[in-house]
Amino acid sequence: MVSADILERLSATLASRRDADPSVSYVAKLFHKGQEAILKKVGEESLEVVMAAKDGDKLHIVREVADLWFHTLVLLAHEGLSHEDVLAELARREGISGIDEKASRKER
Ligand SMILES: N=c1c2ncn([C@@H]3O[C@H](COP(=O)(O)OP(=O)(O)OP(=O)(O)O)[C@@H](O)[C@H]3O)c2ncn1[C@@H]1O[C@H](COP(=O)(O)O)[C@@H](O)[C@H]1O
Repeated sequence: MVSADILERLSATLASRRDADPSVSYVAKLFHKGQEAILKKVGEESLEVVMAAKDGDKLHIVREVADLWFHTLVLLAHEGLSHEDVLAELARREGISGIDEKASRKER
């Protein structure tokens, strides 16, 4: 299994691109273009995820979701946020389910 450390490393790379040369770095170019350009990519990649899912090719779905995750990470970095803020929000939501997760895990 691939470690979730990739999110840490990618976040560090994204942060390092703030002052990088836009002519040699895709991320630096997006940061340089600004929020509108980043949002446009997030919108495009979302649509590509939908089309891949309809298509049903699993590898295609994974690749398009990776593109979407990547561009949302760029958006978070641009807004001064990171994957950790999202993970904290998901953790906060644990336990809002009507199903008793501990009991259902014991049953399995
Ligand atoms: N994970 C990614 C990643 N995923 C997708 N992309 C780029 O996202 C772009 C958008 O893909 P599209 O399919 O929309 O292709 P496109 O039409 O050429 O895109 P546009 O130029 O029109 O936006 C492509 O150029 C991909 O190369 C990525 N670019 C970079 N990363 C990571 O970011 C790091 C830093 O990248 P640089 O900033 O380029 O050094 C890399 O080491 C990677 O870890």
